Amino acid sequence: MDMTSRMTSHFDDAIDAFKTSSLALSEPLSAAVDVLFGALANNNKILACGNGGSAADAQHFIAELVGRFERDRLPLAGVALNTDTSILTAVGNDYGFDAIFERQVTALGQPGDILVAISTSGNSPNVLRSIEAAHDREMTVIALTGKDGGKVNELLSGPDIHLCVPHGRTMRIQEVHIVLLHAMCDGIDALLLGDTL
Ligand SMILES: O=C(CO)[C@@H](O)[C@H](O)[C@H](O)[C@H](O)COP(=O)(O)O
Ligand SMILES: [Zn+2]
Repeated sequence: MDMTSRMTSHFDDAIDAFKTSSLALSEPLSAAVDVLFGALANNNKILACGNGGSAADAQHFIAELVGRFERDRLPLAGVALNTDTSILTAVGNDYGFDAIFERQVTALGQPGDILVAISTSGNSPNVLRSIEAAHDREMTVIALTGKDGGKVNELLSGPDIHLCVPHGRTMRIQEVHIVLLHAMCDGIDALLLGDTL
């Protein structure tokens, strides 16, 4: 395959991933917007975490809540748990890397808060432990995963929402995840400000 064809195949594969995700996830994504909006309207907050590209996604999402998305509005309460290098190095060094998110959820989480847990494999131990800590804090979890959802499947229950991208490649899953996160920002703004753009 020549390089141009290889590049074109990325667009083609991404289009397929978006189409299958649209069919599988539009309904649970709408439910996720309701859960997020309900928490924020009740003065609860959103915590988000992930590793690598998903860490970037978590902080991107929280920046759009605390700052703004497309329209001016009041700041919304959220914290990305993968951004504070002092916490990450201290907790990682003293308690282990698998505890870096769990410890912060335990410190910050209150009943009614939401954890947005992002893992393309659904198997990262630090993300799995953050979900367990969220449940201990009576928080609802919105999990963004891919592939077969991994071990996240075994942890979610009750009002939790699982947005599992039906694709096998990490990069494609991440590309859909950012659409899911932007769509959530748009949905929250539509409920807050009306549905005009
Ligand atoms: O962005 C990428 C690959 O596209 C990587 O940085 C990737 O996020 C890292 O390998 C993560 O550690 C993968 O973790 P996870 O998505 O399986 O939880
Ligand atoms: Zn990536």
